[in-house]
Amino acid sequence: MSLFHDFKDAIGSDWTDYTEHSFVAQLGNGTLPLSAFQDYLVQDYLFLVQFARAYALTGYKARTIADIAAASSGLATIVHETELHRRMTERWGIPGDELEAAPERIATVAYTRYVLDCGLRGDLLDLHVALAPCMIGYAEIGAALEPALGSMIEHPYEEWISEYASPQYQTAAQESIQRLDRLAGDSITARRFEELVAVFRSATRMESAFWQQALTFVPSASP
Ligand SMILES: Cc1ncc(CO)c(N)n1
Repeated sequence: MSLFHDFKDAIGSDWTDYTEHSFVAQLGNGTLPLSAFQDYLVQDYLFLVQFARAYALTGYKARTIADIAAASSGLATIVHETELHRRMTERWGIPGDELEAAPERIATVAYTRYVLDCGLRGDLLDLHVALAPCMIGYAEIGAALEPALGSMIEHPYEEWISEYASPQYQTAAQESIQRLDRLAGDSITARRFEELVAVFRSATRMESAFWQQALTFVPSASP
């Protein structure tokens, strides 16, 4: 077992509320309204800008070259991910400057600044625990949704699902799982474990809130 699996067990249905959220189910079966997906993807771009800062912070919090190298590859994964967002929003006619200038909605601000604060006040392990639901959860979701691509001729969300199901993304997530164990060392106290579970649970619940934000989004009426 890994620390990641211990965290997952510890938070019970909070994990599946995130990975099997109705947004995810609709994304998988292709019924998600495009307007909800578009709202999500714009917010997710803004999310990734802040997440890139959080990965940069892992470099600052590192004490070894190995951890600095890991920060650098984590950052590269995020930057690569933003290319998907750029490509898709461009296709929808949203120019880059409009994307950058889009207002951050509440769940976006809450989640990203929470993660940054975990990193600022804690150590590298706290920060990686706050980041874990993100990369590892999306890899789990990508792998779970991938079979749906074979069952539909033209899946509307193929590009998104393929990105997170890709071997590169799956490998990055496996590395995150191993990194948590390496950073925790041979043993952590029960008290420290509970502290980390609290961070993992909060971040996971904010992932669910992020899906929910897009589902409850009501497009403003055109002027
Ligand atoms: C909200 C959110 N969580 C995780 C990921 C994966 O990087 C993402 N792009 N967006």
